[in-house]
Amino acid sequence: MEDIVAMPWESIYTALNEKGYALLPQVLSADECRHLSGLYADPDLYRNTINMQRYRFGKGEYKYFNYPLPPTIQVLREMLYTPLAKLANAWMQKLGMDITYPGDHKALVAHCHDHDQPRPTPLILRYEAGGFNTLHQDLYGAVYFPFQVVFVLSQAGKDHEGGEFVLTEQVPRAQSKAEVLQPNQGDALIFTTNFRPVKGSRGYYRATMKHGVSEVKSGVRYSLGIIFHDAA
Ligand SMILES: O=C(O)CCC(=O)C(=O)O
Ligand SMILES: [Fe+2]
Repeated sequence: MEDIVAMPWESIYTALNEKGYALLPQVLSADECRHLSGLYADPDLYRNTINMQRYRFGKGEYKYFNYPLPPTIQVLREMLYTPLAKLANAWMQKLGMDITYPGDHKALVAHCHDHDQPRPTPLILRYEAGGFNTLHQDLYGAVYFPFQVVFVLSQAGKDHEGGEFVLTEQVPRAQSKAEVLQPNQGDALIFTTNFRPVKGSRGYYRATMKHGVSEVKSGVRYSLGIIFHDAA
């Protein structure tokens, strides 16, 4: 795993401010990605398995980890949180929202647990050919953190074709704009969970963002989602 603290956070903040997402190349090695996608088969690690078709979330399957999280995921969740909390607080301030996120992740988890959100949210997703993930937001209760991170654990063009990451942004009184991204294996894609602040003539307003995955055309695509708030 690359040193998260040493990442170019100022330019990451700029990307998040301007686009609502930032791509950090090569945070995990191919070996680390293979190890993590290999965890998919271990039934002891998960609290819940979701068949996406059953809920009409798309087509594919995902599993929510139980506590304790696998060490790599626990470390990534804690290390990515702290620099993002700084920007989260700046966003809440811009939007005039009375929310302050604590500087360390343990305190956010404690806050979630105090608000009846005790269940861990990191997950691994698996899509075969024909699989997809409909546009959605990962809000699991009143307490939410405005950023989340996804790692595509497979290599596009080799392990799978298609399966692009899709982000949409909807500003008030307009239709949605889409961005289509195809991260490489091991890249970290940071994006906003709910909305991002956009500067208007009378201060900042909220642009709602959703994400999903386009249809996987062949092969198998695994991804790891790191959501910082816990679930009800
Ligand atoms: O498979 C993906 O890239 C998207 C996963 C997802 O929706 C998430 O991590 O929240
Ligand atoms: Fe999601």
